[in-house]
Formats: sequence, structure tokens, C-alpha cells
Amino acid sequence: MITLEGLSKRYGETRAVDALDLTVSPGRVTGFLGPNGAGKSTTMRMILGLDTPTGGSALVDGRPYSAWPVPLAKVGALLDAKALHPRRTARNHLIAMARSNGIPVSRVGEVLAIVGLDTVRQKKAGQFSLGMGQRLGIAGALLGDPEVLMFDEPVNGLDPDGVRWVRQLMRSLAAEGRTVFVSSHLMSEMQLTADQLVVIGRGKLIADAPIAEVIAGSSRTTVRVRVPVRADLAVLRERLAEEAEQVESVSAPATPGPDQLIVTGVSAERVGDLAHELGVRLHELYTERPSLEEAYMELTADSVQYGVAAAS
Ligand SMILES: Nc1ncnc2c1ncn2[C@@H]1O[C@H](COP(=O)(O)OP(=O)(O)OP(=O)(O)O)[C@@H](O)[C@H]1O
Repeated sequence: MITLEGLSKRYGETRAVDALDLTVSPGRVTGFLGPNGAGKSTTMRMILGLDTPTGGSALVDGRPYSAWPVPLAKVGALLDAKALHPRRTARNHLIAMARSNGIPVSRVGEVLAIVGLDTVRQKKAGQFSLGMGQRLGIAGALLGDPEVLMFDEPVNGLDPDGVRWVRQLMRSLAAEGRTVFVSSHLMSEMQLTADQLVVIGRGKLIADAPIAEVIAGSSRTTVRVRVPVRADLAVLRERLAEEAEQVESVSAPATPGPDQLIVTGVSAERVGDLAHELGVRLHELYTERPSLEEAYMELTADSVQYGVAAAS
């Protein structure tokens, strides 16, 4: 488990991380999202003791990372896949890591096999592609068989097969009861991988909730209802207008007039109950949920620092 209490980091005037309170629990994949410069990498670096907080604390199972006798056996991390010695082979890189952390060298072969690099274990890291570097970084994170894993943009540079592999790896690590904390800008991938989402913007917590809740909480969740009788549509519309945020009449393609309502701010159950009370016959009633990307865009709209002006 990772526990952040009031965690803060300032760089001069920049509040990179601003009083962050957060618990990252075991047994699930927690996605860590936020616009560029939101403070994700800085947070992860502080958890690993690579940056010193200017306030608050970051603990792993109740202790700072460095206070664990074999930190690599407690937390495995992939932060910067390019941080490799270019003339060292994959195998030697991992052997050096294992030796300096008191981990049996026999574990090196195991993790090379897990990440699919056993055939190139004698290749020098400097000759690795971006994706191979990512795999080697993940091998390093797994070396100490840690309970807590942190990955900063792990699918960066991976081909579709590799992306899928990372997804399955994260899911299986969480299923084994480990804590998996992973940052990514790929929303579609996060939607498939994460159980819980933590969203930050300008160093502050914006959301910490199960993925389904983040999506359901979006104002873009609407209810669509199809009513076959035009007069009934008007009756239902009038009644819904009393409690909905918005009710819009629309027509399906190739129909002469409106035959559907799109309702915001009222559940499908409530729409169905009201229709029943009014004796209005329905042909369709369903909830349209936004994608995670749409929900995320809405959540972070005020926190984007490095946006591009929309093309006119
Ligand atoms: N060493 C540093 N010196 C000064 N400012 C820094 C330093 N490291 C990070 N920052 C600033 O802290 C803020 C947070 O940066 P950080 O890299 O943690 O964001 P991020 O969420 O990981 O961004 P990205 O998604 O672009 O990787 C940014 O404004 C960044 O410019």
C-alpha cells in the first residue's frame, strides 16, 4: 500500500505537487492520470525517495521507501526506461541491479523470460529499441518480486502486442494481491487496465474513484428514450423538463419528426418510472455513457497547462 499525506513539492514558484492525500491499495490496478506537468512523475519520484518532499510524507506499507532493508523487494519501479548503461547487456544490467540489492542472480533469467527478452539478453542496452528498453525497465521492476509496483508510462513505445502484454501483466500482478500504480496518457488503454483512477491537475487531487464511477459522474452521461407516438413524446418531454438538467428532442435518421429524447441529469430508471406513470409507451430506453477519455477531458479541463488553441 502507498500512503501519501499532504505530499508537496515546490520548485521555486512551481507547486509541482500540492498537498496530495492519497492511498493506493493492493489487489487492484490504480491508474494515475493528469495533463502534462500535473506532477505525476514528481509524485512517483518522491515515493521512491528520488526527490525530497518540501512537505508531507510518502510511505510504502507505513515506512519511507529507503527505510526498507531491501527496497527493491518492496517496491519495483519503471520510471525512465532510457536510464540504462548503453554498453551493458540486458543480462548484465539486471545482474548488477540484483547484486547491489542482495537479490539472487538466478532471478535475472526468470524476469528476462517474463518480459520476453531472453533471446536478446546478450545485446547491449544502447542497441535496444524504445520498446525493448521498456521491457528491460519492467524486468528491473520485477526483479525483487515486490509487493508494490509503479510504472510511469509503461506502454510508451510498445507495439500493439506489447501494449496488450503490459495490460495483462498489470492485471495479473494486481490479481496476485500486489499494489500496481501506473501512469499513462492513453485513456483507452487505462479504461481496459485500471480498476481505480487517480486524476491530478496542477499538483492537486481531482478524482480518486473506481473507473466506472468516474465515467458515471460525467455530465456527458445521458439517457436516450424512443417514444413511438408523437403526442406521448411531448407529454413525457414536458414532465422530464421539471427535473432534468436538459431534455432534447431528436429524430432518428429517415424519420419525419422527433421520436426520441436525450435526457441529462435523470437516470434511465427514473425516465422509465415517469413514462409508466404517464402511460407513455416506450420502444427504447438506455443510458449512453461517455468514454473514459471524454470523462477525463471534462475533469481536467481547468487544469491543462500546455494546451493548444483550437483550430478555427
Ligand atoms: N527538476 C525540476 N526542476 C524544476 N521544475 C520541475 C522539475 N521536475 C519537474 N518540474 C516541474 O514540476 C511540474 C510537474 O512535473 P512532472 O514531470 O511531475 O509532471 P507529469 O505529470 O509527470 O508530466 P508529464 O505527463 O508531462 O510527464 C512541472 O511544472 C515541471 O515543469
